[in-house]
Amino acid sequence: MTRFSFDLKARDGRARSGVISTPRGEIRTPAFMPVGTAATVKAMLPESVAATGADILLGNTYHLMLRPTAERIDRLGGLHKFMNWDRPILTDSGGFQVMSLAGLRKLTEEGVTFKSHIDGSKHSLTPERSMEIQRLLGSDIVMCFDECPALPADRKRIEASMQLSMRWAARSRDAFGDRPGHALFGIQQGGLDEDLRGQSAEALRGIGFDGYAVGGLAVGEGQEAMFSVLDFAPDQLPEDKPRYLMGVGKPDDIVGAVARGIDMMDCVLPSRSGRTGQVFTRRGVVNIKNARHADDPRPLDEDCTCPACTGYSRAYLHHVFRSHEMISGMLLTWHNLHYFQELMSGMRDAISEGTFDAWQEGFHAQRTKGDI
Ligand SMILES: CCCSCc1cc(N)cc2c(=O)[nH]c(N)nc12
Ligand SMILES: [Zn+2]
Repeated sequence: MTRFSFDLKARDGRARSGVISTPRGEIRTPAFMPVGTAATVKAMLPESVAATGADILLGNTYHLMLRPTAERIDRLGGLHKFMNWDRPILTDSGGFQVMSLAGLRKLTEEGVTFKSHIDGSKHSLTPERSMEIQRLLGSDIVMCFDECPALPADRKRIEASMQLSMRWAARSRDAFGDRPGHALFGIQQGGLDEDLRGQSAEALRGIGFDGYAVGGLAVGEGQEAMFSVLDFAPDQLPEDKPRYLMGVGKPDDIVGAVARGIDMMDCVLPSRSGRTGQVFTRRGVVNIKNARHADDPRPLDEDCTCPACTGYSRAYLHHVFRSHEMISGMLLTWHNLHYFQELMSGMRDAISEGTFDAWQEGFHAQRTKGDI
């Protein structure tokens, strides 16, 4: 059986490109991971997600434990079979979603108790239960159970939260056990503080993981503050393991993160924006609901090869969006995911050829600040 491994193939400055090998296939890095929260990337068939170039997608412990439950998915053959996706799946550990979605939350050393946002039923999550759920789902890359403090928060709160997350990381590691072919990623915390993040990185190194996530960002701090953390945080993590920045982001966030040494990212933005009519292109953002598109026969992007751009006009996409037709979300989501994967592919090639600086200049030069 293929074990989990990371082959770092090229560097250009701090940017890196490589390949993560798993029993379910390879993941080309830098990689963007579409989010399939409730066992579906919304408005997309799995084969369509694969056609955009995605090597891996994400699932959510929090959502799937509530509905249809991890035990039911396990009885039905696991998440890959359940959602008809046979490539790698990474699952988040649930704590972040509890704090952002659930009601009546109680946080203790043991874990969190909460009421479901779906039906108000009471549940609990601990590092041990999160590992069990992710095992039942059949996740290829499992995330440690952590606590992500809401910003702004004072240093003492961030320090205490980070230290709790490190104790939970050790419990996650113990509960995960030895599962060849499956990976466990640690999650660095520590807010915007270089010293706290250094302490977190050292604690995670001491425990030992197959990959390391930069957590605690993309929680409202803004791009400048996020980049200031990425100016030091990735290099605090082991160089020979994948570095995953959680919850990021807009195209320019992604490019800036790759330039600072990040290998993997995820975000709901391309799929969520596809449903709200916000279209990302190499020249900037198109808000398809704007009346000026009503008679425009051009595609969203003449240079794009996705089904939305090769088969339809802006006028049509404007019409079906305004008419709340389902095809609108399907086509715009497909285009956005295709564009995000084109970005990643362009960066992988540029890093491999040693032309990443020029690629970045071209990326920024093409974009306008306003709607196009
Ligand atoms: C499917 C969603 C994955 S990313 C969710 C997420 C997003 C952001 N921004 C931060 C964190 C974090 O610090 N910890 C954890 N477990 N998850 C986070
Ligand atoms: Zn397109």
